Amino acid sequence: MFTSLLERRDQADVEQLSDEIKSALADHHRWMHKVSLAIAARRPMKDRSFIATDAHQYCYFGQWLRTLLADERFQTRAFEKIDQLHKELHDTARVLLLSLEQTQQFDEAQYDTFLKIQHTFFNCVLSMLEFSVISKYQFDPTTKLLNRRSANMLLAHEKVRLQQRANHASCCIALGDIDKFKAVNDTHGHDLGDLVLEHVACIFKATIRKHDSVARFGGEEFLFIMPGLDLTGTEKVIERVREELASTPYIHKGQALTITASFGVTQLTPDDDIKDAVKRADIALYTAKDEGRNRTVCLSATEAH
Ligand SMILES: Nc1nc2c(ncn2[C@@H]2O[C@H](COP(=O)(O)OP(=O)(O)OP(=O)(O)O)[C@@H](O)[C@H]2O)c(=O)[nH]1
Repeated sequence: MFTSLLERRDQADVEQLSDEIKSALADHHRWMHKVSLAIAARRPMKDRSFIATDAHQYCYFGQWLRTLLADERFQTRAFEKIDQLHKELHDTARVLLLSLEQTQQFDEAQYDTFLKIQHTFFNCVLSMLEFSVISKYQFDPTTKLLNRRSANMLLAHEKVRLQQRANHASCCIALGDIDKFKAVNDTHGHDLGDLVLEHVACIFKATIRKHDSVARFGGEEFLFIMPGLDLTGTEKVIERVREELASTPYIHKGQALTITASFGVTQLTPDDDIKDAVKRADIALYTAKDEGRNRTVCLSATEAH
């Protein structure tokens, strides 16, 4: 049900998500415990919030889920399904508890439905937990961008899409590398170097289009994946990224540090070995470095052959 954050190609702050899921689930287990005891003992619930029409909104899990769903990064079908199951679970519990209270009758079929919903709900929350744990390993901790492994997965995914759509699809990639980054580290220290990496990542992410992705591919190297764009279109976007970086200095102790980067652009073709496409982008990047840095060089798949 949950695949990964890669689908949205966005860095989500999932660091706390697993802990939050565990405490919300523990709270729901306590709720389940009380409901089960009341049913087994055939006695009315003292806490009337259990049988309120909107009981699902009163419980801790429901309140937590509502906060989560207010964040658009989590407005996916999978999270909405949990919301729906959670409501069904409370609604079924309410019917059971009310029927016990009013008629002292135990409805076995209704109880069976309740247990089934509880089972599905629990499994979905477990998937959400698994998703949150996996998601932690998709991002680079310094820049919060997708990491190299995620970038390779995305490339493989784009290649399959290209193969499926035959003539109508295109996808380009670009490798970007910060210019003279060693000098930044040597002059200002490694910690400042890390802050510059964050600054660069932030500008890259803010400047690309919604459907593009950028990953930290290596030390001071970044990979852009631009589905639906040809070489000329990609060059335009990357030039915008390059100019934005060059014109947005990093401010350190009141001093403006101008950071630039060089870029190599190429297409990803359906027949490409992904490593070959990245290598082509790397060749273009090193041409950009040779030609004086702070520039973009394109190398098409046909030119490279
Ligand atoms: N602060 C910091 N530095 C890093 C990190 N990863 C790689 N580097 C540094 O990035 C620098 C890369 O230097 P070089 O490969 O010589 O390239 P450059 O100085 O950027 O020069 P050009 O690429 O030729 O413009 C090295 O000093 C690495 O130590 C990191 O995570 N944090």
